[in-house]
Amino acid sequence: MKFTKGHGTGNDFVILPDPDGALDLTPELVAAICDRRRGLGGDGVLRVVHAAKHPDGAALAGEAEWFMDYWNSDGSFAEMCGNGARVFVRYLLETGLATPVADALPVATRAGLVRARLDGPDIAVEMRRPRLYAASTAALGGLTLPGTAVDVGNPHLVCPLPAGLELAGLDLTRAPGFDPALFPAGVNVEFTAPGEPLDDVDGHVLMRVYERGSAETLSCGTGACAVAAVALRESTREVGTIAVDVPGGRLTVTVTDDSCWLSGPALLVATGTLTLPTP
Ligand SMILES: N[C@@H](CCC[C@H](N)C(=O)O)C(=O)O
Repeated sequence: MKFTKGHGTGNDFVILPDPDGALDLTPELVAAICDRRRGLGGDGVLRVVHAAKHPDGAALAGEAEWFMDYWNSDGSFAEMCGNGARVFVRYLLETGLATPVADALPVATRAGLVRARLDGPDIAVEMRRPRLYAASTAALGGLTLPGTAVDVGNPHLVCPLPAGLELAGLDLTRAPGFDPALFPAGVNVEFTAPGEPLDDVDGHVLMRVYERGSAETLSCGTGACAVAAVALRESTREVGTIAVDVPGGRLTVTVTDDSCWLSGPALLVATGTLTLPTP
């Protein structure tokens, strides 16, 4: 089977073209492909399938030709992946499966339709406006850190670090604890600290993330959107642009009255033939 490897600010994906939805993709197979020693390695898998040919995409087939079938590296599904969507669109454009359009390119996802456009050398996707809906806490290394629950299509818990704690000092080799009653399907946990003031944006935040289903990653696009929405609320703004620095680079998030644009680099780095590993 042909594959392409790509990443957005270090959040890396194995892209599997499967236009007719013929591939029997199982959680075990996804986990084997994403294994960094025995497989190709990746934070997740992006299957490229005609929306009409996938049960989760069919309802949007009239609006988008392609469905992003996103899987986490442990073989679980997620509703949405912001960096994945940007890399998915890069793949569609570079392979000629879609052409750059003046208007935004629609892509079907489990969280509904997203729209993408070129942003200079980068790719930007428009997703739903993050919804801040509860106060909660994350448990990490004996600490209980207050945070805000945010829905970006998938669940997030954004925890600004108190003074005296440094992002670099956090041990994210283990999953942070969270309230399973508030997050029955698990949650992505972002830890943040203020960044230096920057020109041309309304705020600058540093972030590390522990992703549901993929452990610590170098970047999380939906996580950056959640972090930006919390940063805007803390500065008593409803809308604005926030630069979010992740270990893998910089994402720029613009929250508007009714949506959220996520922009940053999205690159394809390899293509090849995958001998499907036996789990
Ligand atoms: N890295 C992604 C988010 C992937 C899904 C997440 N792990 C979940 O289970 O919700 C992004 O860029 O948004």
